[in-house]
Amino acid sequence: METVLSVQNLGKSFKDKEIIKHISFEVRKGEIMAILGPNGAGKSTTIRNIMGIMYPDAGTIAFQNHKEIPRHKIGYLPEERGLYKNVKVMDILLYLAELKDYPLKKAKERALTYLKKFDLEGKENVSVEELSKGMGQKVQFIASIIHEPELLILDEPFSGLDPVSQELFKQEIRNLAQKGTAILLSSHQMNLVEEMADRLFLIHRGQKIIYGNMDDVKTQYANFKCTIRGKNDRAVLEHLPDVQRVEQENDTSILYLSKDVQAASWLKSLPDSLTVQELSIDRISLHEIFIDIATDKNLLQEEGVVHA
Ligand SMILES: Nc1ncnc2c1ncn2[C@@H]1O[C@H](COP(=O)(O)OP(=O)(O)OP(=O)(O)O)[C@@H](O)[C@H]1O
Repeated sequence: METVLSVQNLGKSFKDKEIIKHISFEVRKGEIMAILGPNGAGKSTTIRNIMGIMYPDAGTIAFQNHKEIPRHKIGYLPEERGLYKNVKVMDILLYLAELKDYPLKKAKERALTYLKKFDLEGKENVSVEELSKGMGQKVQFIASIIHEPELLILDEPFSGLDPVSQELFKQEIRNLAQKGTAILLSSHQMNLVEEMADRLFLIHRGQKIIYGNMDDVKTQYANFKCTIRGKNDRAVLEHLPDVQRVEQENDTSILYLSKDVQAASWLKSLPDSLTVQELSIDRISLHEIFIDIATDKNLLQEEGVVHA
């Protein structure tokens, strides 16, 4: 698939502190690429460099067929929400479309279509300050796509949305990708990322930890875990074959198993002496992979990094 945005070896320091280093990834036409990482990992710094809001100390940011950052081809929903307060909804949408050199008539048609889609029909002459937080966020989302961008950057688009609005956003983001928009999505909602993203880039302390297809990442990192309810000695569990780590709370133990374990044969290897009231075996979720990294439990080793 065509590459729309290519980030190579990006580096940025504030004073003497290196905030991001050697960041390289691509965003391709029609895909949803997630950029993930704990608070302070460097996601927004990466995005701000792509947007030209700040300048990198090292590396390159290249857009397909453009020498400079083509602002009118990019849509951006920043993490900081806020539109001019004392302006009518339609006026702000048309003003922002005009800033991107987008034809006014088309912008108006698109604005009305999207307002309807996002349950804001009839709100075009309402002042922005009269909107609820979620409504304001919908208007800001519409503003980021009104000019049909080739690349759409969404920084925490789901935060503060009710489940119905979240669903609307999800559907629209998917629609846009299907129509060919390249989407860079930053979100802390791992379940949504797991559901929506084609590929992901996971950053921690300004550096790459994982970069690859969602399916490959899951195959490579989503090892099995076995949850046993029943009173058992931690040391006994830790010495069972292929157990990497044990977490215990009250009478429930979670055994994190090593990669490539065959679930059925591993279960057969359990000793009769174990106390088992209940037992389940599942793959760990992206959420748990993320927590492992963010809390430095370090199940992921550098040599295991997946490449796109
Ligand atoms: N203008 C700035 N001056 C100094 N330090 C900064 C500046 N902007 C960001 N930082 C630092 O850079 C690091 C990365 O911040 P960044 O906002 O990129 O993280 P993030 O991954 O987007 O986090 P979050 O999930 O909390 O939004 C943090 O340690 C932050 O304190």
